[in-house]
Amino acid sequence: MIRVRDLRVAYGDRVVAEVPELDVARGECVAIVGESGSGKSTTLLALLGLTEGARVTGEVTVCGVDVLRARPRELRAVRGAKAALVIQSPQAALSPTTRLGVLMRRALRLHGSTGGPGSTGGPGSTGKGTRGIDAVMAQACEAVLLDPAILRRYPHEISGGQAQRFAIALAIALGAEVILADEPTSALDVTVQAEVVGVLRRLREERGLAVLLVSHDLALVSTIADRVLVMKDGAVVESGPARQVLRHPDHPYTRELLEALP
Ligand SMILES: Nc1ncnc2c1ncn2[C@@H]1O[C@H](COP(=O)(O)OP(=O)(O)OP(=O)(O)O)[C@@H](O)[C@H]1O
Repeated sequence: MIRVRDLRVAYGDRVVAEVPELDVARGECVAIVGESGSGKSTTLLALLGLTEGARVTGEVTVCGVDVLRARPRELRAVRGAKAALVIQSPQAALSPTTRLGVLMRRALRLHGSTGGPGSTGGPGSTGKGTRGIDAVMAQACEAVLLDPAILRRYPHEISGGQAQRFAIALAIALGAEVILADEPTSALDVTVQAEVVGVLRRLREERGLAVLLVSHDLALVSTIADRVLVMKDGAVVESGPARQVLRHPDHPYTRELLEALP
């Protein structure tokens, strides 16, 4: 689902992220950890071609698309529909005067799933018209353990945890195969964090979603990641199976991060 080789992202003369190798298969969760400014988010954004103004070299393939050489049209098909970005506080990105259901319906239409006459039969389309779309939206909510009644609410009427699960539901409705999550639970309290992580874990097991998670929270990472990449000052200092990296870290920086855990 994700294959990265020799990725290098630079702003001017400064290299801010260098990742020799990163693979995420179907149903797998890989986490990138490291302190603030280590290049985690830059790496994630580069996978969607979203590092504006940066010089990006190497090979990046996401859902079969060669991201660094793709045409804008191909890139648009990957962003949002095939690979969904889940960010720290999605509420800020939601239009405050638009109900969640309207927002989801618009996203489905934008990505070619009108469900009605002339439908292009894109992801999420059932070919059953409006009722088909309604069913897709309701199922997506249920997949993230949200009551579909939430679709009638406005963004300010839902909690941070619900907003995060709604962002994931949106990805599911669009038929996403890959979830790129950037600190998805940092703005949430501990119990709600566990809910969101539980949803991600279930989706990757049941639907085979590939999850790339960026987090500074090693405790959280240990509950979901199969493999871990540790970044420091833009470079990968250690990588391997989560168990090994978190229990028997090789690099002093990883040990430091682990010792800083409460
Ligand atoms: N548009 C940009 N122009 C110049 N430098 C940038 C730009 N975006 C990021 N950087 C720099 O790249 C470095 C890595 O930033 P990045 O956001 O990837 O780190 P991070 O590990 O995700 O940290 P955080 O957890 O705080 O988001 C930082 O030093 C940052 O200042």
